[in-house]
Amino acid sequence: MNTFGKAFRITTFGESHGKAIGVTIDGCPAGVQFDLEEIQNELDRRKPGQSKITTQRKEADSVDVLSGVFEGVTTGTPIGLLIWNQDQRSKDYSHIKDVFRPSHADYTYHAKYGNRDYRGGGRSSARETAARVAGGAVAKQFLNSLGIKFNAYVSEVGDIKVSDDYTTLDFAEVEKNIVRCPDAEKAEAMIELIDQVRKDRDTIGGIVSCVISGVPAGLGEPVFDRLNAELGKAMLSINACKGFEYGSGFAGTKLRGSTHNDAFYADDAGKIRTKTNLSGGIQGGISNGEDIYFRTAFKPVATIMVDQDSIDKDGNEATVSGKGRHDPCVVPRAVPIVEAMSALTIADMVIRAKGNRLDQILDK
Ligand SMILES: Cc1cc2nc3c(=O)[nH]c(=O)nc-3n(C[C@H](O)[C@H](O)[C@H](O)COP(=O)(O)O)c2cc1C
Ligand SMILES: C=C(O[C@@H]1CC(C(=O)O)=C[C@@H](OP(=O)(O)O)[C@H]1O)C(=O)O
Repeated sequence: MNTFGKAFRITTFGESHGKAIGVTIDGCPAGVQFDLEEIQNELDRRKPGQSKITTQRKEADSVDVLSGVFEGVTTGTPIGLLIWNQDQRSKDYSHIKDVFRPSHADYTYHAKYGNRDYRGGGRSSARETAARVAGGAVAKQFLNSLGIKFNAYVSEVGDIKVSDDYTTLDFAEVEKNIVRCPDAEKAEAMIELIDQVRKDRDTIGGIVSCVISGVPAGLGEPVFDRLNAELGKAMLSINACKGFEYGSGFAGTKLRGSTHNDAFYADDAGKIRTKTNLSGGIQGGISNGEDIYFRTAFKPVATIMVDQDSIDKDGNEATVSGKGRHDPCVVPRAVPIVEAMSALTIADMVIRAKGNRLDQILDK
């Protein structure tokens, strides 16, 4: 399937070296303010060629609105957004036409379909995530009007990490450095490390953390479509994402219930709150009104510029080395993608809970 979401749905199309990529958004309520500049801003945060620590493919990722918007607001009909590919360099991939890059999607795509658009990884390229970011930017505009905010940031690259306590971090710092880390000193060290790894013709992994604030209590289902499960699927659907944990996550297994439980209290306005938030804002698959926070692990990029053992499609031994322009580390560009997939997940859950009439959603 090329579709994500049940009630607020996106369908993406296009290949990395094809003519264009794009997204159709179905289920967005009518009457949502549509700020094209803000959508472009999100795409600019993701686009390739943005700094010395990303792939050097130069794409403007300038977005065309094809449908679903009139006089600055959504009309409730499918929203079509299109981005033309402009800087494909397909000759960088001629040598892997019949050979599989270790740990990219080449072999598995071939095993499933029996053919593949090997140019730039085709449909398996993270270029597709531009379409998700465009769709996610619309979801964000809808959710911002409900007071829901998304803050993703790079929390680890290699062994360099920021504080685990996100309340001590300054999210305003994130867009001030090219790695998108809220700690300016750690950001410097991360940039230096990624640059060194790049010079070594190698790649490195990292972690993107995310905080979603302003989510009302009551989103999510008690079984299967638990909000945590929907978020997990959204994150694990991003290229190169290897892990997802929310709230106390794996570290929580080391605690006893007596320290892990989030005690309840009523705040001055009578709202039910918890004193701690090891649950990460979700209990029993349903949001409890506290911040939702989670971490996503990204592997080192598969295409490295050194010889590696491989096999060709006929089973013969082969040697393969990457060519062309690749990310030495995906996390700086994964930040807006994590936010986009979060926004799409929450938008879907809001509409599933409250219907898609904006006046009714705002009243409830
Ligand atoms: C923002 C972003 C940029 C990426 N850039 C590259 C890249 O330049 N070269 C590459 O080989 N993989 C890159 N990847 C990862 C591949 O797309 C991914 O490894 C591939 O689709 C195989 O999927 P898997 O790693 O999830 O198994 C990138 C991923 C993301 C999220
Ligand atoms: C083009 C983008 O990133 C690409 C993601 C990618 C991959 O294998 O995922 C491989 C590279 O493709 P190409 O060789 O065509 O430059 C990256 O540049 C993008 O994110 O827009």
